[in-house]
Amino acid sequence: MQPAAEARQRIARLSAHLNPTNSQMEVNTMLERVDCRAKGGSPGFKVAILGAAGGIGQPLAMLMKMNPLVSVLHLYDVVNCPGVTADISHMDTGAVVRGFLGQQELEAALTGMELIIIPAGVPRKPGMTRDDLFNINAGIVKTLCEGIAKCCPNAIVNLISNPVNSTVPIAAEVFKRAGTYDPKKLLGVTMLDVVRANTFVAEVLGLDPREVDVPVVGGHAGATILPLLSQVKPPCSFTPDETEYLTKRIQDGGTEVVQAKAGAGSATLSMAYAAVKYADACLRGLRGDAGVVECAFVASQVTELPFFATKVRLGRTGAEEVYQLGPLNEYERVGLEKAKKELATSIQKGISFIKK
Ligand SMILES: NC(=O)C1=CN([C@@H]2O[C@H](COP(=O)(O)OP(=O)(O)OC[C@H]3O[C@@H](n4cnc5c(N)ncnc54)[C@H](O)[C@@H]3O)[C@@H](O)[C@H]2O)C=CC1
Ligand SMILES: O=C([O-])CC(=O)C(=O)O
Repeated sequence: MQPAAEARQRIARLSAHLNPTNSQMEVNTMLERVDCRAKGGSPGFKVAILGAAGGIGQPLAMLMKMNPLVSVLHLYDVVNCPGVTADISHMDTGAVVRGFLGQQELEAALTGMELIIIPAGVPRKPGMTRDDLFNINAGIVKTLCEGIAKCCPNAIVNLISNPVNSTVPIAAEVFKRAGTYDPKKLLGVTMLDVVRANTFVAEVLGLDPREVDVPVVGGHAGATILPLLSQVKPPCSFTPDETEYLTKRIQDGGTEVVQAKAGAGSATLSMAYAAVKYADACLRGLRGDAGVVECAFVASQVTELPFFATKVRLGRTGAEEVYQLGPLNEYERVGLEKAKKELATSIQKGISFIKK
């Protein structure tokens, strides 16, 4: 018997042992993986990038094509997607790449996907805040999330488009309206704040950034970005000047890049790196790896706000555990109050955009 046919039979026999509430979905996913492998694709997950031809999207697509956990990679954009897809598809890695161009191909891009990464939308120019992007990006995120609710309601969503503090509440409202909202599956990507914090703290400590772990909580804009320098691993201490310098530099990291690019956009390469680091953690969680913990902006009961970024444990169903803040020092307690005030407004703005 052909290996694929045999694998199909084995999965059919296994289905009797699966959790009855999930069984059909799990069997279908397994069967799709077998078919993909039979066609020459690698075993792994199906991932779509929406906004794949952009500054973040292109290097993100390249890095996801290199990720051994990805079997199928769908690239969607409203412009330039065929070129990016042809280019990426020549890489001799396992993932099968397909391109989708324009709204009429959105449903095909999304159907069957298990992880959706969204870097679609306009970036900042010098002098702008992330909130200045709201008017354009809110509508883009709404449309894309309506497609997700319809075509792949069980997928994990990694939302990158700014302002994240408002786009995540927008996505939640769209999914609620569609009756598909699962708070564990909607993750605002704040990984770049952690990546920057690890880098800048390592510089001050004279360490390799790969050895440093800085929790960054709150949200993803200015004062809402709150690095918890009292909880850095390996344990260390900072002078008040160092704390002030590091906190400001981490909070203003995005603006530092926007100014250096002088009108040509915002962080793309470090963001693609951070997005892949985060997506890889999500896929390891989906695979069932234990102890996968990263920060993200999620539905939360850690504070009185409905969304907040903290460390979360990623598992087979998404953000399975949202961790508490842990002990804060006085500097961080003051920062937290400031962050919460700004966050409350941004979250409400996102919710009102859908409820209006
Ligand atoms: N969460 C984070 O840490 C970060 C978020 N960002 C945000 O990511 C977003 C993208 O940034 P860049 O890639 O630099 O911008 P970009 O302008 O280079 O690329 C955006 C892409 O989105 C596409 N797009 C626009 N409307 C779309 C739609 N309706 N459907 C699908 N694709 C659509 C565009 O055609 C373009 O290819 C911005 O909102 C930016 O502020 C950027 C850096 C860090
Ligand atoms: O600053 C921006 O506009 C892009 C962004 O979110 C970041 O680099 O953190």
